[in-house]
Amino acid sequence: MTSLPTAISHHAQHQDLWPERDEACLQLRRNIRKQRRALSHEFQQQAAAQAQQRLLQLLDELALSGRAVSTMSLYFSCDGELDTSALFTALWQRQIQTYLPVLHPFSPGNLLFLRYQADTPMFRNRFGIPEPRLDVRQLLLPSQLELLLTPLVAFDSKGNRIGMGGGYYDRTLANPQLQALAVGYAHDCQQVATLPLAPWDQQLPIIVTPTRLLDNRTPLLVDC
Ligand SMILES: Nc1nc2c(c(=O)[nH]1)N(C=O)[C@@H](CNc1ccc(C(=O)N[C@@H](CCC(=O)O)C(=O)O)cc1)CN2
Ligand SMILES: Nc1ncnc2c1ncn2[C@@H]1O[C@H](COP(=O)(O)OP(=O)(O)OP(=O)(O)O)[C@@H](O)[C@H]1O
Repeated sequence: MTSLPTAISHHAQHQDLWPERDEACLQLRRNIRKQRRALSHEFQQQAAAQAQQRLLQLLDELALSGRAVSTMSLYFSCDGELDTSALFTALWQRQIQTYLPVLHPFSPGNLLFLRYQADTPMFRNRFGIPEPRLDVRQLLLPSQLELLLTPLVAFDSKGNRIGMGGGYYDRTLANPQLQALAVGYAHDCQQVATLPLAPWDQQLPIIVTPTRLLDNRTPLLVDC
């Protein structure tokens, strides 16, 4: 039997691993999305109120340490995601400008961030999620975003995440222009012990749930 050159056999071995990861991801997504969709309206309302309190507390702490947030992006909740609807109003009361992700019209897999106010004209994207109508005057550069509230399907204690599968937030988080503090926002039931991770998956320094704030920020180096 002739053996393959090492480089090729490694490559083949690598490729064989991807379908397994994809399958594990699909099952995990299906399972967790089903669980969060099954949460009652009352549970969702209480969870949203608790998570909101934690997030506002984080914003207070950032302001106290001289890193006040004035521009942040959220998501328009769907599919049983932790509800953000009351959060918009609370942020507007604090003079924080809110933005929403919009599927890029001609760069597949990428997001744009558009200003969202109470009277912003909205329409549903191809996934059925409401987004602000495309209007360049409402566009924000990724470098101007101070906090990126990140939706997710599953997360682990180290801040790893997997999303709905489009790679949209992975690409956003990998953008070297992005300066924003990335904060995951999810139900406690979305936490898992281990995730089928891919090399492009991005970690979140902070994850807020209704009961906890997971903080994996690297400590600032202090002058000795
Ligand atoms: N609220 C919210 N908005 C968001 C996201 C999110 O996770 N949550 N996204 C985060 O990335 C982006 C949208 N990403 C999405 C990716 C896949 C599917 C989805 O439902 N896929 C179908 C199958 C594919 C299809 O219909 O073409 C499915 O899973 O059933 C939805 C949104 C931008 N906006
Ligand atoms: N930084 C990147 N550059 C190019 N392609 C990427 C990048 N990140 C992810 N992708 C591609 O996006 C696809 C979907 O990735 P994945 O299944 O990890 O999405 P996800 O994390 O669940 O979705 P999302 O980030 O939208 O919530 C993959 O096929 C991957 O190749």
